[in-house]
Amino acid sequence: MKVTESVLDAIGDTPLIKLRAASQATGCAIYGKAEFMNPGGSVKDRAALAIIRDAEASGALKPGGTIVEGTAGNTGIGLALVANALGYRTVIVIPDTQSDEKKSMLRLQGAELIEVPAVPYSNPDNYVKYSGRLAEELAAKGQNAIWANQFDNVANLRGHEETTGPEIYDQLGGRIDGFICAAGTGGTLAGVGRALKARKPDVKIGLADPMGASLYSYYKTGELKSSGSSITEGIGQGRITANVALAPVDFAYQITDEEALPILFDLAAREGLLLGGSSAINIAGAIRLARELGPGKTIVTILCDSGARYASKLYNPAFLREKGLPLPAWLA
Ligand SMILES: Cc1ncc(COP(=O)(O)O)c(C=O)c1O
Repeated sequence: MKVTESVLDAIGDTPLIKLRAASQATGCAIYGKAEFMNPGGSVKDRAALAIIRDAEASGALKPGGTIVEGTAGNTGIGLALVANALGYRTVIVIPDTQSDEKKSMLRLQGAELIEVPAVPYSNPDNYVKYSGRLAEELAAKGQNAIWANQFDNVANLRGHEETTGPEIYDQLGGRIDGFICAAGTGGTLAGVGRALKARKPDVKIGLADPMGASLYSYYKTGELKSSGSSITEGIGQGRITANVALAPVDFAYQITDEEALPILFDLAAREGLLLGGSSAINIAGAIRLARELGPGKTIVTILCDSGARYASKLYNPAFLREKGLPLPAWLA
């Protein structure tokens, strides 16, 4: 194990874990990149670090400055972690539908938390637009404040293009046939997709889209249309963000919670992997891509964060019953 000078050097270099049941069911080798092992507990530590380093390099963020962001939680946790380590302040705007576990974590980290109603992007009070306005207001008052703007700031995808993607390629010695994940900002999908295609042009990149998101329809028909909903958090995009626009997508699949959740509960019970809901959509997508490409292939997806972050929702029988969703056998 490496010895590091700072927690920031502990971001990345995560293991690839073979997903046994998914691999056996498809005759492929399906691996999950264990991003829940990052210090802030999610894949978003990488984006947070990349965005802050980019803002420092451009001169936009000066010592002691404030980072403002609208986030479903994990990016905020990553930003607060990096900001605390480097002497910045964080102000996080979060939709009130996100899990209490993520909000508590942000408070523990000393981030200033502003909870807003979960309204669509078209509404001016949407958390993303709210955070952009707030950053502008603080800057207008002469405060040294920047907007991280993870959705349309391509420093996000560059972070994955420079770290996550090359790590996956090197860990497998180039023996990779497909990569798939869901999109929140699209940073992971675009960054990893670009890094892999640059190293191996025939690698196939897939999008796993939850219900309620519009990207599946976009890749299939060119139109942004959505139907249904999902209890997953941090994923499900309704517009072409600057990061999504650069994603080299070959295949797109629409995944329901009913399809994904049993896979998640089975992984917890039989493979010791307690994961969050976006990982479930990703793994269901990896199984679809494996079936598309045929047996003998190697497919990678992202294990974005831990189930511990959703004990009150995804692993709460009362919540699942209320939503009419399948329960894990050991909680039924
Ligand atoms: C739990 C979780 N999974 C997946 C994602 C999506 O990652 P990206 O923003 O790189 O598309 C996020 C983003 O916030 C997240 O919080």
